[in-house]
Amino acid sequence: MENVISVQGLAKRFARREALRGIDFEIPRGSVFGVIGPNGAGKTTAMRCLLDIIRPTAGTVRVLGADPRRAGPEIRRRIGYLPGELALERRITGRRMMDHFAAISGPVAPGRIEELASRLGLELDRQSRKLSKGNKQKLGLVQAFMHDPELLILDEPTSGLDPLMQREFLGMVEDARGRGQTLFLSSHLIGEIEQAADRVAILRDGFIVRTATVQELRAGARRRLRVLAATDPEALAGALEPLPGLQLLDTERLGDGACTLEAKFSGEVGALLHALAGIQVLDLVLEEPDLEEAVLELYGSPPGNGRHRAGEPRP
Ligand SMILES: Nc1ncnc2c1ncn2[C@@H]1O[C@H](COP(=O)(O)OP(=O)(O)OP(=O)(O)O)[C@@H](O)[C@H]1O
Repeated sequence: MENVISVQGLAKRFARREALRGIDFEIPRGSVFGVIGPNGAGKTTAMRCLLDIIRPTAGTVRVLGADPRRAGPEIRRRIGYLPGELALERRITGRRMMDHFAAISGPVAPGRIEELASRLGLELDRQSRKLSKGNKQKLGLVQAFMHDPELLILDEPTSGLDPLMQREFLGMVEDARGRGQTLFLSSHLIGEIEQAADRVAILRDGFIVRTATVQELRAGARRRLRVLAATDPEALAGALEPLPGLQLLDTERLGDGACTLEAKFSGEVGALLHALAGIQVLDLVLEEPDLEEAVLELYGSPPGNGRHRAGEPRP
């Protein structure tokens, strides 16, 4: 499938700070790609390099088949961009501002601005200085989506939106994907984009530590396990402890020959059931994986598919 974005070895150094240390990723046409990372990880820097707002120190970047440094302004019409902080002229209304953006990035279909504004519950006739943080964000979203661009690059799109509007935004992403548009989103929290993104890159300190589908992240995430069994704690722990991905937390002997066991488990469910085959299990709870926790653990892990080479010091 054609890649709308293709990035190899992208590095960006600001005076004393290496914001990106050589990252690789590809975004196929019609897909939704999310980049997750803590403050300062390099998300905004990566997006700005794609848009030629800043120039990479090293690496190759292709956006819509072109090198952004040479593409010229016409490529910007094919892209919708929501910056982390939208610079708004304070005294003019949202409607005038959208007309101004439409003149730059248009054409915009008649009624499209109003349709998006009403979907997000945004008043277009208020001066931007009177808008709340969430409403400014909505204005930014309208200007990014209004010309139905082939590619949407959205820096923390759900920031400042209440849960209802976050859901509305996810609907807009779904509609855009349905029309074959490609989306590149960033967030601090996997929970904000896990429903929207096909694939997610986890960025930490300028490196991609992992790229995976949300399902893959979920499959590798630790889940809390509780077992109630008609046996003694030693027998139950002895059956489960050798399981790959099992971390024993606690066992408790109950009266009448039963016991409970608590553990964290990130292994295969089939292997768990197999290990329990010889045990008289009275009850078993395997909770939904905590994706947020899995991502937080990855923030602390060494780079997985960055440009790190054996023998080089880790950041
Ligand atoms: N213009 C700049 N000059 C100097 N340093 C910069 C500049 N822009 C970004 N940085 C630094 O590069 C690093 C990456 O910043 P970036 O804004 O890309 O991170 P981010 O992942 O988007 O963070 P956040 O979630 O806080 O927005 C940070 O340490 C930041 O201070």
